[in-house]
Amino acid sequence: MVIISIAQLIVLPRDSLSIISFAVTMAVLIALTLFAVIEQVPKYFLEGLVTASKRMNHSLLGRCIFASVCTVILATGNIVDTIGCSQHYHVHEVNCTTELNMTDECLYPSYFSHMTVMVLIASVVPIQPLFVAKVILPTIIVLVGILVNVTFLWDLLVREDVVSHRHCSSYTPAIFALSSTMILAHSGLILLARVMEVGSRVLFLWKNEAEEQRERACDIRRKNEALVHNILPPHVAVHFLGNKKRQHEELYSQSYSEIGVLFASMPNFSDFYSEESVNNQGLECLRFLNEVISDFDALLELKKFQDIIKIKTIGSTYMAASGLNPQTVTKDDSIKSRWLHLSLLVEFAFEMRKALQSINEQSFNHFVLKMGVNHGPITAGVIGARKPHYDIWGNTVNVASRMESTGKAGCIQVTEETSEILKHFGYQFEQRGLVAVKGKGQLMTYYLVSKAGDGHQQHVISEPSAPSAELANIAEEAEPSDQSALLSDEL
Ligand SMILES: Nc1ncnc2c1ncn2[C@@H]1O[C@H](COP(=O)(O)OP(=O)(O)OP(=O)(O)O)[C@@H](O)[C@H]1O
Repeated sequence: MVIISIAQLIVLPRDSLSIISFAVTMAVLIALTLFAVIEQVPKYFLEGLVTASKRMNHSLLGRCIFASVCTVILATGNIVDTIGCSQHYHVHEVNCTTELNMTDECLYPSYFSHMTVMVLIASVVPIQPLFVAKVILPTIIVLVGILVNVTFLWDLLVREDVVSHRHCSSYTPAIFALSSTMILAHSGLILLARVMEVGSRVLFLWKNEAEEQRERACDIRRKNEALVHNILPPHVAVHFLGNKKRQHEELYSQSYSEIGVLFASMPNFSDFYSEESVNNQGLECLRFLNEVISDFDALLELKKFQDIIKIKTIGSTYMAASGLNPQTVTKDDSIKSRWLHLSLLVEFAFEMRKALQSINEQSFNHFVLKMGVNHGPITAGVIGARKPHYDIWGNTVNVASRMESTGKAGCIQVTEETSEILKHFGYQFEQRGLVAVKGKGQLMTYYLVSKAGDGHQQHVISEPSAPSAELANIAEEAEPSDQSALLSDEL
């Protein structure tokens, strides 16, 4: 706009038509440019204008119309200036000796053809308009330019020829030279527009493909993260996903001093499981077990059980632990806050029993849970490069497992130390007696009976107990060392 303004000031006659044409063209172009950029500074403009600007900038047709209107305004301004300029020249005889009369206005009529070429460039360069618009509009501009030259500027161009080629040697008349310039510029620019359009289409396709690939990669990453979060506890998953410098074979392990461990099994499930055609070669039994375990898993989704972590299932045995999340370690040293997670683990055990009870009611089964809980130090770690598995090890885990295996169907068996801690939370126990635990000798154990102050007392032992045949099975399943303890207890 600045260049056009300077050129107009130097070349054009300063009459009212030129000034009005210049002012109107400039005002409209400035208004259109402003309209196009309103979207970038929305707070200074009316909402309707901002919306219209957005709509235009984001639609191909809108951008095409915008660029075409700008081109038409520039071309029209140029034609008006050309006609206005031609009015200032009074035809008189010109020959090789004609001197340039500086009082004449419109001394450089070829300027308008050069200006037409500038308008052509302006109409072709923007990437946005459609190729068709880039061809049709410039063609019309060139045809009109040639027509105006022939109709209004013929004499003026002849005079310019004579004045600039004083010796009258052979030369190409300006009218032809300028028309050829316009046609050649037009052809070259159309070729350039075509190349640019093909380039921008290829770029667009590449951009789309890159975007699709990026989305696919994000999707795969999201799925991988969800998988890792499903396989590993949240704090371990964060460690693996966040630690990019981690060596592939680096072992993750963590020692804990105060952890609760729960084993819960369905002792009569092995009787129920059979591979016969009536239950689709055992598939129905597995479907049932899957339903039970999924219901137990669903309990862990509850907010109050968010610090309980499922370790694994071993057959029909469900293994869980509490106090593993380092973020929930409390600074309060009281027993109640240190072992809150252990009481939640017991709450979880009760909820598991309720869940199984409700499945029993729906499926007319009589499954019961045999559970064991223990607390103490453990070591946790992730084992394996493929199918990595988070597990916990230590004496605490072994004893918790023994509490379950030597326990009674429908009961939660705990060690004496665990019962001492849980008493702080209002749980009441019934002494079971000494139980022989491999590697530990005779351990005094307790059955959890109820929780004091609970609206509905949870009488653990009064839950549906296993039939005597089941107890015999359980006794058979237990290790020899456990069997003596179990049978003496039953007697
Ligand atoms: N991380 C664990 N996951 C599952 N079960 C475990 C885990 N750690 C220990 N156990 C179980 O605890 C029980 C007691 O383990 P312990 O090391 O005392 O004896 P063991 O000699 O390994 O057992 P067994 O006599 O049954 O072979 C075992 O039955 C074992 O399966």
